[in-house]
Amino acid sequence: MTAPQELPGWRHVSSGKVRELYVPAGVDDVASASELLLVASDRVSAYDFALEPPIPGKGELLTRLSRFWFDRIADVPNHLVAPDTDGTPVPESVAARSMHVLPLAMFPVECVVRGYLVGSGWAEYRETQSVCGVPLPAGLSEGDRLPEPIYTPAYKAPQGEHDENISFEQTVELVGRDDAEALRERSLRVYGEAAAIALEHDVVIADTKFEFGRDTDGTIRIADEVLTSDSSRYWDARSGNRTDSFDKQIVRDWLSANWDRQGTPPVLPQEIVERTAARYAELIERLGA
Ligand SMILES: Nc1ncnc(-c2cnn(Cc3cccc(F)c3)c2)c1Cl
Repeated sequence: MTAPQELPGWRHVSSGKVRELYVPAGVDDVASASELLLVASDRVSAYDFALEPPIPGKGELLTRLSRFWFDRIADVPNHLVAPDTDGTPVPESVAARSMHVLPLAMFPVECVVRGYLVGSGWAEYRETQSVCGVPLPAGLSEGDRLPEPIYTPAYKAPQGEHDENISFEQTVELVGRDDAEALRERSLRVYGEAAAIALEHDVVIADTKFEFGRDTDGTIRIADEVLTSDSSRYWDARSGNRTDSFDKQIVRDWLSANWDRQGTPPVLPQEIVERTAARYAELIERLGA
């Protein structure tokens, strides 16, 4: 992977698979920063690999998705720095694909909400007729909408490791009962509101993963990326293959036909890159984001 971009006024401190985290130059680390910059790259990841080449425009389109949802989640404060705040200027070169945010004391909980039975949830349901310990009615099929969205938190593993599903009671042990209930209530409410808005545009948000943190005043804020197609499963309700990923299915289908899952994935052909970029643009256009 290429070295993270140097940004005037900022110092790179952390890389995700497809994102970079910066603190103002001269600041030691996230804990002592008064502002952060989250920069979304154009990289796309699949099967835990950052694929090559990048998808032109992906970083900007996913940043627009987060901003679109932050604007519509009025009843939960978020981590965005107000635009008029004077802080470290955001370099023009990354402004459209970055978020200027408040540093929060992040909860070590991945707040996963599932509205549909798919992926690891479907496999577990077939064995136990439950998902992450939440009992479900019999007779559900893969891709079915659940009677009610369920909260299935995970313990936030160190960078690069897989998160570990935990019960709600285990989140109580991690963060205390009041905060555990606050995270669950906000996660279910925000998912419910966003999933309903998306459905009005024939877009299904099958599941999502929120992160929350507490600011210096003690306010719980929704943080990180929110309801992007990297942190959520987005489906096209108008598509015949309903549970296909809105934006990643083209890449997944090409990889399964051209890669045996041994070693690193092959470079994506230009036609796949172009079709995928068009799907990201279509998702934004469909939602009106
Ligand atoms: N508002 C916040 N306050 C404190 N910490 C974070 C925070 C830390 N890590 N991550 C995830 C991540 C890792 C690598 C690159 C990325 F762009 C993002 C988010 C945030 Cl968003």
